[in-house]
Amino acid sequence: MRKVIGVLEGDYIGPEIMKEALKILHVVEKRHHHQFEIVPLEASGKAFDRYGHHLPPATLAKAETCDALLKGPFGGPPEQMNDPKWSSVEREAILPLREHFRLYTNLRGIRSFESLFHLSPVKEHIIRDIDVLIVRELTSGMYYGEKKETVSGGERQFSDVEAYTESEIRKIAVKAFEYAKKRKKKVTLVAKSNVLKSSVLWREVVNEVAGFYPDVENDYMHVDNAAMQLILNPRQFDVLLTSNMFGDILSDEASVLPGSIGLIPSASLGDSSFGLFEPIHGSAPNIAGKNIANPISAILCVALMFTYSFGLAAEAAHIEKAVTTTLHAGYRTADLFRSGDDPQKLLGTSQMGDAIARALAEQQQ
Ligand SMILES: NC(=O)C1=CN([C@@H]2O[C@H](COP(=O)(O)OP(=O)(O)OC[C@H]3O[C@@H](n4cnc5c(N)ncnc54)[C@H](O)[C@@H]3O)[C@@H](O)[C@H]2O)C=CC1
Ligand SMILES: CC(C)CC(=O)C(=O)O
Ligand SMILES: [Mg+2]
Repeated sequence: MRKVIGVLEGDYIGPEIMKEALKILHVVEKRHHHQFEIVPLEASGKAFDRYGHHLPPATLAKAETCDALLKGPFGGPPEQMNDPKWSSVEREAILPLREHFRLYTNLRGIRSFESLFHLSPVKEHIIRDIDVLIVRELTSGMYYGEKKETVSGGERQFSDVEAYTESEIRKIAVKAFEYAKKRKKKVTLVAKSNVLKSSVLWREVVNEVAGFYPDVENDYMHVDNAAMQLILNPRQFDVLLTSNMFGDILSDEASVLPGSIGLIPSASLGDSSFGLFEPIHGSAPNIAGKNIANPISAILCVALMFTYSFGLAAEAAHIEKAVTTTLHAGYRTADLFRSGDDPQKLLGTSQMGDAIARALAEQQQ
């Protein structure tokens, strides 16, 4: 198979983890005789330094020629919110990129790894065998809603509007029910319909859509309760359907169940096979440049790209198995390392990439 893959390496730990994702991509390419053409795409911090623009038009034009995009996290240290290089990268690069390609479905799967049960802050009997798929609406809601800055009585008021249309909700609800149909057949809509009008619309439209899926259980939970239930009893969930912001928040929360946010990839999809694949976490400036970031989130993005954009299920399964085998053998990056673990098996970012590449190469054909 021949595919063109646009790579946006991202900021801070972005280049470090993306290098490992490409390492794994090339192992698969060689082993299965595929041809993956890599197109580097300039965006975010480095593009701002060079062009004064976080997402130059030339980057979007090149991205349009690709079959899929692999993206590292964009953004700077949260405390540098007044530096023009970092103050608007999310609004000028991440959100427009998702919107440009109409990637309204964001999939964030949370599964636990048996060899990491002990490092979750949540007890093993609670996290054993969790398999939650967060289906997050990605191109509307408060992140894209009207923003206003007004002054009244000498006091500033800033606002962000949470607005959804019926068709936006219907499209993502259909996706959630379709995924649930192939899984444990349960969709839990998470919203706040006891307070928010937009959530009332979510409930009404999701109930309509559910009528077309009699075999799928249609459940509802207020978001505050869902945040608690995710920790108390995550196994009750199959597909969690959420608005843009609630899915963003709940997925970071859910990442503590398997043990680290550095393990979780995501797929952003529209109505075609084109997709954007990026870790759920940010650019982690606090650990950048030290070769200690966990590259597994980025490596598993390659597996998601194979599954959702290229239809290469076997290749995806090989990558997932190589990650599991490597963790099972005791290898750890710093975020997964606890006292009592074998210090000989504490690996840097690139060494973890090497270990997974080795496990992949050693798998029986
Ligand atoms: N899709 C994207 O490009 C996203 C970008 N961001 C941006 O990233 C920047 C930093 O955001 P933060 O709020 O600090 O969140 P963050 O996700 O970058 O970091 C949160 C914590 O998780 C740790 N962490 C994250 N990824 C890790 C990995 N692979 N291995 C080990 N530890 C890891 C960090 O060290 C930190 O302690 C901000 O500018 C934010 O806007 C945040 C989320 C998504
Ligand atoms: C940085 C934001 C635009 C979104 C975010 O945190 C995410 O998609 O995980
Ligand atoms: Mg987030």
